[in-house]
Amino acid sequence: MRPQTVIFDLDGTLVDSARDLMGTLNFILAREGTPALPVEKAHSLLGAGARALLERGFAANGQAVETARMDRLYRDFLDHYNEHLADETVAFEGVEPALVALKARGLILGVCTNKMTSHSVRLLEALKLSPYFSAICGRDAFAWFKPDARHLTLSIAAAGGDPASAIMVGDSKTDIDTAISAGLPSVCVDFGYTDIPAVELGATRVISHFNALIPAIDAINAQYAKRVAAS
Ligand SMILES: O=C(O)COP(=O)(O)O
Ligand SMILES: [Mg+2]
Repeated sequence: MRPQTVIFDLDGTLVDSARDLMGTLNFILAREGTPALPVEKAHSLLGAGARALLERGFAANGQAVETARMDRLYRDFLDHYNEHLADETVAFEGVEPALVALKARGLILGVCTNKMTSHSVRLLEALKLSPYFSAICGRDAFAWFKPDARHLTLSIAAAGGDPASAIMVGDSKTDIDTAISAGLPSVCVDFGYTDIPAVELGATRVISHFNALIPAIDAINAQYAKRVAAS
């Protein structure tokens, strides 16, 4: 039996990246003569990747952007963000000790994010967290991305894990819907980027700090073991 795999979302789960993402959004908005948005807006704008962030950013200012212009703005967004992705972004409190403890238990860890893979790798390298992960799979890693379950199942496979016992850890409806459609249990952090309260997303467990992650995983394993035993 392969070791259990834990797959993490990135923005709003492992890292507090709202300032740098909103900073790049505001750089593009300002350049296009559109008002800036406060960083608090990140909760309703993030979670579906950079293109959705841009579209939602313009929509929040009552503007629809036609496809060709959006294609250009999206490229500019990615270029600008590439230079600023670790300016103010930090790991949430307790992330590294939790990763150390999970690795000490022999678990396989991976990342499944709607951020671009290159940005995700560079950010995790800048924060010195990349060595913990066997795979870092962004929106462009496969032909499908969250909430499509295949983004998650292919990330588990890329990490060398077994989907039968894997767990997803995320912060948004996108993550929990992905886990549900992959038939996997999930842990939702309640400090990420979502307008919908974490407890309403349908996750198996909700945590408010990374020091609660291992107890949550233990509880999920006990619950699932009971299910298996009862069937
Ligand atoms: O930043 C986003 O919009 C998505 O990124 P996430 O999938 O890591 O949350
Ligand atoms: Mg997220």
